[in-house]
Amino acid sequence: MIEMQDIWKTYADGTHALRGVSVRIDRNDFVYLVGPSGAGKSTFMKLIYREEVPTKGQISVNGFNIGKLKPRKIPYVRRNIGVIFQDFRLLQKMTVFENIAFAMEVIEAPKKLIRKRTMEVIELVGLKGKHNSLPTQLSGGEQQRVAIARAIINNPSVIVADEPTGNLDPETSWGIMNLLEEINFRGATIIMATHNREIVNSLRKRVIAIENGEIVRDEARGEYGYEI
Ligand SMILES: Nc1ncnc2c1ncn2[C@@H]1O[C@H](COP(=O)(O)OP(=O)(O)OP(=O)(O)O)[C@@H](O)[C@H]1O
Repeated sequence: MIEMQDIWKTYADGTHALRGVSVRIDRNDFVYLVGPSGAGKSTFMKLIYREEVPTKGQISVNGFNIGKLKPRKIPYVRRNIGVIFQDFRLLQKMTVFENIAFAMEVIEAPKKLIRKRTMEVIELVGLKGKHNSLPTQLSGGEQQRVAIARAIINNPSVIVADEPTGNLDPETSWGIMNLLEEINFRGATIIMATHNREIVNSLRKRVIAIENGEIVRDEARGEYGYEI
């Protein structure tokens, strides 16, 4: 469960990215975060995976007060959160297998388990047979599948996805959405920032709209609600 109580985020240059956000996201929710460019969506997500800390207010993820986390506890909490970006962020000189396995190596899992689990998630994301490919040998959709496999390999309870279909064509985007739905079905909470009206209006989920750093709408099975 994720809970924000009166969260404010002011960046060093004085920009108020979030202004008094309070929200509760339950286990296994699927949330679309919508709103104009610069509204504060990425900041909202960065606070969840602790890339940023709030200027004011409390945020808890799975019972941890993550704004006030002791540095030695950060890796432990992060392990429980998978992050997916618009631009994939794969290591270009590593194979598909290595990119994915890396996330388990950093937590020092046993080699045999790493191999087994890596092959398992490669199959789950639909990339069977591609484990020795380099990112440059893959399509955008395939690269995003690698990024998703990397995000889920340690079985996180929360997946944060910042415009995961932003660089993909419509058909490929639907494939990625099916995969995120499957991951949600298997128990993960998903928070996805998106500008994709068609996806939001077709695959109905909870919609949280942020404008100018504030939540202006929060609806179960909501609509995208913007013209562009
Ligand atoms: N590191 C930073 N330093 C200063 N200002 C920042 C920083 N990061 C973001 N901002 C500002 O905070 C506000 C919110 O940005 P944020 O990236 O959260 O918006 P967003 O809703 O994700 O936008 P987009 O849809 O374009 O990705 C914007 O005004 C942005 O310029």
